[in-house]
Amino acid sequence: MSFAKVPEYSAKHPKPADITYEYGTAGFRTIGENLESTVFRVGLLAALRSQSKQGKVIGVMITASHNHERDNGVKLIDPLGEMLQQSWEAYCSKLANAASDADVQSVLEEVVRAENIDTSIKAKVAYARDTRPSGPLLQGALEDGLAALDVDASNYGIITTPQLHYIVRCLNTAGTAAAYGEPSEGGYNSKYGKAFLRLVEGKPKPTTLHIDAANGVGAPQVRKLAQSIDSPYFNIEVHNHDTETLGKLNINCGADHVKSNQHQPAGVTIVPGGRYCSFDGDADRIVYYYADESGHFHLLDGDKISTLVATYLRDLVSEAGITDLQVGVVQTAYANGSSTSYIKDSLKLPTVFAKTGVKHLHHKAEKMAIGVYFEANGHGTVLFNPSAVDALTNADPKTPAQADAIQRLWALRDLINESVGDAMSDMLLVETILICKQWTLEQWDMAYTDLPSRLLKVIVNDRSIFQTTNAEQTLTSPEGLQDVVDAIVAKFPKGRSFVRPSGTEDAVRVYAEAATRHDCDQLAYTVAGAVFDKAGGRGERPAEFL
Ligand SMILES: CC(=O)N[C@H]1[C@@H](OP(=O)(O)O)O[C@H](CO)[C@@H](O)[C@@H]1O
Ligand SMILES: [Mg+2]
Repeated sequence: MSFAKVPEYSAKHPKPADITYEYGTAGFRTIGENLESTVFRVGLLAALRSQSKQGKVIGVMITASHNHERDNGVKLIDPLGEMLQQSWEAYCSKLANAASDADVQSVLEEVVRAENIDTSIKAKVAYARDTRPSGPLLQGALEDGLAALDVDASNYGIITTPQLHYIVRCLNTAGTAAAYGEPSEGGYNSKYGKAFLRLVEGKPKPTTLHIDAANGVGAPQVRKLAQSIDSPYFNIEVHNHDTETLGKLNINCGADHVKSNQHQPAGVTIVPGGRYCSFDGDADRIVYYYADESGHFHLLDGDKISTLVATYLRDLVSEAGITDLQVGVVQTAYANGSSTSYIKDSLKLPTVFAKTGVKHLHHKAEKMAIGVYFEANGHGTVLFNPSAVDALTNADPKTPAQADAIQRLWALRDLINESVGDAMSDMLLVETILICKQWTLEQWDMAYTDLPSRLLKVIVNDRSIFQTTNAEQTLTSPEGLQDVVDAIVAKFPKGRSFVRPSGTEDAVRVYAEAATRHDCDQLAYTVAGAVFDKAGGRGERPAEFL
């Protein structure tokens, strides 16, 4: 491969002089039209990443998930469908910020040297995008990047983020013992649909599941999944499915909106007894919810999903008679305190905290035999470590019940998208457990009661001055601010609050929980006010409850 064509193509996608890009929690993310040069350059880097992996297929997804429709983003997917190895993030940022076309070329050369890349290897990239209006422009820029380096590129069209992760893993494992499935949309639907039916067939059928698809790519895709499953066990009604009309994506709907506001989305009428869930804009997050008899809204978020799944897996492992197979749970500091206590004290399962962002949770879950990880916002999955696969392979069932439990564990593994958190696969997993237990959403919700919580954003002059430690729960900078937060928290029974800079938005996040709704709000706004006053707040001071 030569870089000869790079300057010519690069000149078509000049970098805006006044913007600095950073590969953050979920790749690059900003106003879509400002991302053209970045996406072009991500194409170049994807080629080098593929070569550094001896020609394995690398994924490139163009999406800004739950963010505003005018935003867009791009991220790289590593060969097994996992997020890009962290050490490469710095290359991404450096390349995105290279000022001139010549600088682009020198950063590429620097990466080749640093990683000792054999550039004669044919690079392979699989890419896709969501439904955003800036998608076609950015896809064009990506294709130029891939053409500049003669990459063997495949376009998978408009699909969900987890579908592309799945496809990348399938492509790279084809023909091996770890073959993951058919690398296509149809292969995805068939793999997960079949595993689901294997687990539920013969049980009583559930009522309709109402899905809020956030007017995003999850809408057409979940309909295709339902067509493929074609069974009363998966009887769905899709709401907020308008991907054509501008201005609707994620607006007053979707998993992020429902979780942040703790109320139902627009476009869905919820009635007691009904079953509801919301995807986010690229369908990698899911939350469930219902209304009780008196019409009150109740959210079943990522923590509730994680505890449901961990309990089910723990019980199956025990029914299978496998004694040395441990289920563990990974959470972030945003997990509701009640869920953490429940996992430790009632389920008696090990639990650890990771930093925000699924890549951090994923890595911690890999270290567990069966690692269940979810962010509170509904993004997560389950990983079966090779030791778990060995334990299942070598299991020696003594009774038909044990043999059945082992078969169910294998089927569950097929139902779960281990490459990344996936709204559709997670939905089938939750549906499976509810069908098997014959539980309503209200019964599922009874395991523990959430502490009231509140998540706020404070806009500051420079969020880079915020630095944290202790899985992001303690500020090390600005100096003295953590002491102020601690002093405020100490005044509230069961109070907990922490402050960290967002990795996806130009804001600082304040999380708080406490014994009552009133205390929780008071705590959140007092901490947010302190952040605003002591660390360069901009705009209006957060003061709702003061
Ligand atoms: C509190 C919160 O929900 N943070 C989200 C958000 O990250 P921030 O770094 O907080 O902006 O977006 C990430 C990407 O989608 C997601 O992984 C994470 O959980
Ligand atoms: Mg998402």
